[in-house]
Amino acid sequence: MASFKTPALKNPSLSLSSKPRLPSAFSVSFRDNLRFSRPSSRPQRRFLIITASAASISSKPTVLVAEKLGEAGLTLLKEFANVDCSYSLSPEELCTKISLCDALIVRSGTKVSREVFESAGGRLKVVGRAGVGIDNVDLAAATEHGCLVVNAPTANTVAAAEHGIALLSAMARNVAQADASMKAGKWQRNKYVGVSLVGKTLAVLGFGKVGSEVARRAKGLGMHVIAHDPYASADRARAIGVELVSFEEAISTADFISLHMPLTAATNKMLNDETFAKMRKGVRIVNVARGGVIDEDALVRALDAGIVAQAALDVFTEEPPKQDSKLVQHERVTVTPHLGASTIEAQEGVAIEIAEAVVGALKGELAATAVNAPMVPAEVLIELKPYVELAEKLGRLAVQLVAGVSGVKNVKVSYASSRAPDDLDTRLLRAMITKGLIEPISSVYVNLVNADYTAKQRGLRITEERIVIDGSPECPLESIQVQIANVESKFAGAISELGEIKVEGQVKDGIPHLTKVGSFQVDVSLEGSIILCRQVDQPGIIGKVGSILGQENVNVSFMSVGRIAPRKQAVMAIGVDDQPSKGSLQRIGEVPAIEEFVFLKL
Ligand SMILES: NC(=O)c1ccc[n+]([C@@H]2O[C@H](COP(=O)([O-])OP(=O)(O)OC[C@H]3O[C@@H](n4cnc5c(N)ncnc54)[C@H](O)[C@@H]3O)[C@@H](O)[C@H]2O)c1
Ligand SMILES: O=C(O)[C@H](O)COP(=O)(O)O
Repeated sequence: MASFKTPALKNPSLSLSSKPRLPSAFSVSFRDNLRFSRPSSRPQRRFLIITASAASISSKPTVLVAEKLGEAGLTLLKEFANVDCSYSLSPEELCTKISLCDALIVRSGTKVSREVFESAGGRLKVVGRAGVGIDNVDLAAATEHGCLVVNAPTANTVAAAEHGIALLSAMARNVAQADASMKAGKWQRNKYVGVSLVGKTLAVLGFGKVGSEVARRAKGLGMHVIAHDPYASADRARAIGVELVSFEEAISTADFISLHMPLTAATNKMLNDETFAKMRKGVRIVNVARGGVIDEDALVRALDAGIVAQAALDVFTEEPPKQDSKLVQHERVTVTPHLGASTIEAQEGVAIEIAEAVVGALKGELAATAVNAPMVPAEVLIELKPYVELAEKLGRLAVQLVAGVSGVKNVKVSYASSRAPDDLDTRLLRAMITKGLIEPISSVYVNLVNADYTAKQRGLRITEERIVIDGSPECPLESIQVQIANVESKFAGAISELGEIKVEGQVKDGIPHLTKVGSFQVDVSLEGSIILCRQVDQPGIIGKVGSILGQENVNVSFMSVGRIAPRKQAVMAIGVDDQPSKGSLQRIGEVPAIEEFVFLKL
């Protein structure tokens, strides 16, 4: 029978009386029938050897490192776990191995798909993404399988920004093309005349960690830097001399565009035929974010049409891209194989950041960089479940009502409840409102673990207020109200008497409902999506809007009109199961009495 050394006792000075301080979940079971490698006369210097049958109670967790990780991180991991470094596994091999692992560490090259979680048989406790983007991890599946996902969001920021600047400069001066030409035996000085950066306008799209570092560096190169990020703070931009502008202004005035937003449903193919057509002829584009934010076929068309003079790309929709990819092969495109985070320094930093996060998570500690898995006692979760859903949806609705580039900074949440303040734990609700406010606009995944940290990092201040009402304490909450101060709204009807965006909701028969928008009472269940219309109250409007939606087979789940007084201003809330086409929304907007409308995704 094979025997295993428990590495926790690798230090020969350890004796049975000096047990290693392992966390309880992984502590060694010291049993009488264990065999030792040295005679029992010298117990103080014994190595512990356990038999294969006892190996099932082995103390150390197993961490599978599926992509190359810096040595410093591996060292940290090895102090705590058995580490299996198996690079370049096929998806099938990964699925086979995973059932023997407690943690998995990957970079962007490994798809951690639903099949991986299904194959884990419940053993996998944490997935560590050694980097920022977690678009290669199926988070929904991770959460469903109770697996925590953590990332390393800060250690590669500078490396990515430096690579962005390297691509910007190399592209402007044709470095890669000229290098290839010389290596082919040519000397083409006239062909590779470049363009200067100084005095040119650079539009940074996505003014987060990497985007702001790129902006800072581009200012140092004498560029005029503008940025578009619907959720960035204008103060932070001003502090480094960058003006926040609208998307349209950014793309139409820039000589250079550098992309730094996460890949989300909203940013997918954000640069496409329509947006290329609005750009200055001869614009140059750098992408070190994610390939998917550009429609790559449209970029080839824009290059061929001369709209885009050059592009420099580190990331691709499919990685690696096909060898005959028109984009990669294009003469005026400079490419690198996703090297943004690949500096010695960044990889060491990322390795330490992720190793600490994974070890902490295996110890059961709350991880600041956790991206999923709320940790709440089951009984609290059951009671609060519908309110949790309500909280997240109110956050989502409120943030989608914000217009402009000023950024959401101050959010006030009011809970109306008949319970004593200390008898209602609002941490989970606050976390879910934060999740609703941040997730639609960011690559950050918010849960109970990281909500406050994430809000703080983004300069988002959430204050809570308890309104004690009469009623049965059986019901934890009567209503939740979310107010966003100091912002403009894309739907004036959502602005309260105090000038803040206001939405309020209740749980009715277990289902979250939107019950107030601005000063208007409505009642629409928060399922599917919602169209809000502000109109002059008069007969026939409900019918007109209903028939526009009906003609397109869009199912209306709820419709409710709240008005100040008959024939005065009213807000109509329409719950729809399906997304109406742009054309239908336009037709709704054209109904004469309708003054404004907005479509909100839940
Ligand atoms: N090439 C690489 O190796 C490499 C290295 C690091 C990061 N990245 C990628 O760069 C991107 C940015 O990383 P980060 O660390 O700066 O993330 P971050 O979360 O700090 O910043 C992203 C910013 O994008 C903004 N944003 C969201 N939606 C937007 C929209 N529709 N338009 C404009 N801005 C929008 C967010 O508000 C946020 O400020 C991510 O996609 C990340 O995966 C790539
Ligand atoms: O999102 C990231 O952190 C970067 O894209 C880096 O990815 P990598 O770890 O595969 O280099």
